Amino acid sequence: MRALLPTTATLPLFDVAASRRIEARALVHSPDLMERAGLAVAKLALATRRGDGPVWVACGPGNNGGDGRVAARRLAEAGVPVHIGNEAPTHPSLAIDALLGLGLNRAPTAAMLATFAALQACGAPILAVDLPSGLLADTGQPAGARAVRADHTLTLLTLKPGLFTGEGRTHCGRIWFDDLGIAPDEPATADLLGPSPAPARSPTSHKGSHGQVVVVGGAPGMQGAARLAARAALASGAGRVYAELLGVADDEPADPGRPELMRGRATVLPQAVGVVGCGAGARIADALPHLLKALPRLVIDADALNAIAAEPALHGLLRARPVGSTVLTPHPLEAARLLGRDTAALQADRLGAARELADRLACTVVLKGSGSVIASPRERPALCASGGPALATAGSGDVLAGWLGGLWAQQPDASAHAIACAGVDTHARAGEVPGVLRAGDLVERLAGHA
Ligand SMILES: NC(=O)C1=CN([C@@H]2O[C@H](COP(=O)(O)OP(=O)(O)OC[C@H]3O[C@@H](n4cnc5c(N)ncnc54)[C@H](O)[C@@H]3O)[C@@H](O)[C@H]2O)[C@@H](O)CC1
Repeated sequence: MRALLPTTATLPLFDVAASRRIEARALVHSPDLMERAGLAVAKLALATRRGDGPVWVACGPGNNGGDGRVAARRLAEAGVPVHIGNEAPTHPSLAIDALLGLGLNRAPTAAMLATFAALQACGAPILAVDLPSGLLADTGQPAGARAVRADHTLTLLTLKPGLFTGEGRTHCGRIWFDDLGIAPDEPATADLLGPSPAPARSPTSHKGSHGQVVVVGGAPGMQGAARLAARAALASGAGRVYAELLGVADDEPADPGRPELMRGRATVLPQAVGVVGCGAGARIADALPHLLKALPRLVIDADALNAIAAEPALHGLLRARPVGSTVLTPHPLEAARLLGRDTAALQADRLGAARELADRLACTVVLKGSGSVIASPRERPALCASGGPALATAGSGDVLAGWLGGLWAQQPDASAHAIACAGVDTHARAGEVPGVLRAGDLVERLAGHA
């Protein structure tokens, strides 16, 4: 058993169907899985209980409840007072949520919701078995009005996507993992990203070795977005970074605070990676047909995504681009517009929505938000569990777009999917700070990672 985050390597995720297949095969030669599960829960309970009061174990009707009962027995054997039932004992030292796990298949009943509320109000830390009750393992969304908000979640046998995206992170608390001694024997449903190395720099390299980026955006009043993207591309180590600023006279500097940045035009930089849309306003719609046809690698963000959502003719141009040459970086509202649905419906299945959008537009899609999803046609999707609320700040998306463009400029042979996986995770880790982070400071933190 181990605490999972921050990840130190890429890890496999398995959805409910895959977890059930792995479990069924494992049970043939290891029929004692529930004993192992209950023992792991009891051990973590001993480490996380607060005080000497009884451990309350709330058990549901299926095997999740079975794990809870085994844990209760093990705790009692260790001399710990234990209370099994749907109502809290007096002054519990820990509450174990063993109500619903992988078998959750409908909105919780009123009685179940009442037990959730009692768990939440009992005053003890909550340890969820496998996943917080009421949370769907595939999507990270509550199946009904509420799901348990745990302080710790010990997930068993496999890691499930819903722990890491959507509402998963808010409900799981600290995530622990015990594989019960079983190695997964089928391909993962998705990858949970680990850290990525910075692009290699040869001792004999020069600025021409590290590629070019052109940021197209910065309409009147919105130059900051394009400048943040350009600064992030520069911080990544890109050799030359140009800004095509739609709202700034040609003889003005690209960024008075960053003299390394140059003015430039995408039309005369045919080898540059285009980072398109940051603060671009509506005018980007006119430039997009040319950019989509001319630039070999594109990261498309913000207003350019909205322009594509509004103009179906641009979808055809996107689909006509070579495989692996385009990254879209929508936040949920932008992705919802691109798919023609509302944000709540999109958030209900982030992994599914990102895959659908990637297939529809033949692009790599980075669906931003808690547990960013990276999906590409014919690639296994990835989830990013790094990052935190400090990234919920104006400009952090512009920084991501520029950072991806800068990484790609230095690694022209890398696929859009590989660049997105590497860049999203590094950007998220750089944003792991307590409190508030300004996007400009995020760029400086990223420069430390490059
Ligand atoms: N079988 C084994 O040996 C192992 C089982 N494991 C545990 O088993 C769990 C899966 O067990 P199950 O498949 O029995 O599923 P669960 O125990 O998660 O739930 C299934 C039961 O809950 C009911 N239910 C579903 N949704 C409900 C709702 N909204 N309100 C009220 N009742 C609801 C179902 O009718 C069924 O009776 C895993 O999450 C894990 O905790 C793991 O420990 C691995 C080993």
